Amino acid sequence: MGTELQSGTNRSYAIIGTGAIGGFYGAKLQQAGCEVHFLLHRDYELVRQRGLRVDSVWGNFTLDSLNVYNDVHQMPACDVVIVALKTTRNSLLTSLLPPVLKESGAVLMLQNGLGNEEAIAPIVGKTHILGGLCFICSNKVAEGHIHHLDYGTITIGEYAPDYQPLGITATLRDIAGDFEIAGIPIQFAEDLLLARWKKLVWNIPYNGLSVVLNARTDEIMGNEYTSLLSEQLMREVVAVAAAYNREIPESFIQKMLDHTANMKPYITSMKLDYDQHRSIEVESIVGNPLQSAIAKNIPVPKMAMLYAQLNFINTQITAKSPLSSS
Ligand SMILES: NC(=O)C1=CN([C@@H]2O[C@H](COP(=O)(O)OP(=O)(O)OC[C@H]3O[C@@H](n4cnc5c(N)ncnc54)[C@H](OP(=O)(O)O)[C@@H]3O)[C@@H](O)[C@H]2O)C=CC1
Ligand SMILES: CC(C)(CO)C(=O)C(=O)O
Repeated sequence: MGTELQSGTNRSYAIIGTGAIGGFYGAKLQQAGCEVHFLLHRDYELVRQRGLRVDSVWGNFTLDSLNVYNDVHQMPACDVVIVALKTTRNSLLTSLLPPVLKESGAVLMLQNGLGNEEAIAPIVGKTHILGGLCFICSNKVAEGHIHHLDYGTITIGEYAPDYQPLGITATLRDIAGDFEIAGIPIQFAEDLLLARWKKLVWNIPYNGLSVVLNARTDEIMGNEYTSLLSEQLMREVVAVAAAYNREIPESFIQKMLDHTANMKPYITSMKLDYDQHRSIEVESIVGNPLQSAIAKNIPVPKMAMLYAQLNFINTQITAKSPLSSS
């Protein structure tokens, strides 16, 4: 592992991907007094002039004065780099990460799916790599405007090669401390891979089916066939996780089904991308788990069919709107 992270509470943060997740958590960190540097994309000019607006169930606020950039080479190297791009953009990280990351720094991947940490390991060398699972409903509703609708907890774990569990490390505690000062609830994952598989128990059925069925979560759960399909997909995910020695109890499936049946009607982040003709996170959320199943000869017919359908849809989005993945 790399050298120790900057001590104390004066760590600097770079946000790569100032959208629903990066914009919200980055703004909360800045509001709490952390030094934060935001990489913007299409709304760089607007945010530079008017600031970043956050409408949140935790309280609305606008950051009028913030460090914004549209080029990583203008950004200072930071102690912690938060990656909150859609995973469809992760190929950009080869060029985006090195300029903004201190040698003794850490990268926190706030993204859904599987394999995101492993993919950046060759880029960041011995730097600490952390994964974060966001349990939040947040949308970027307009340029420079984030709407945080519900929840907000992040589960964080540290990555080691082959996803060996590392327990709760000093780096995790340091970064969690900053988030907690910012009012962001943090849970520790002693085993990042287990945490990722548990999140996929929800994301594979609901993100995937929301696009294929063109439906909200309440609509999926309100139909006996599609609620059963969700459960069957969850069972497949649990079976693949078990093949990697990650045990997810049977009770977890029922908990996720009950939770979803009882939650407010929700449009998943994949469905929002689909509705806006942006490429969808099919590889990280369904493709990589499917490859994991194939590697261990675990039969996952429902997941394979879901992947084929999403891959088809994604290919069509990209063909009709070539800028969807720029
Ligand atoms: N939103 C949610 O509630 C949840 C999201 N997640 C996960 O979090 C991750 C991030 O999702 P989310 O925040 O919703 O996504 P968003 O699309 O809201 O944010 C992604 C941001 O990345 C920016 N971006 C795109 N390309 C570039 C580039 N070349 N350089 C710099 N910035 C760029 C986009 O800017 P622009 O718009 O200008 O292109 C956008 O602001 C995903 O993996 C998602 O699955 C997990 C749980 C919940
Ligand atoms: C589970 C959820 C809703 C975040 O809490 C999500 O990951 C998503 O919409 O992609």
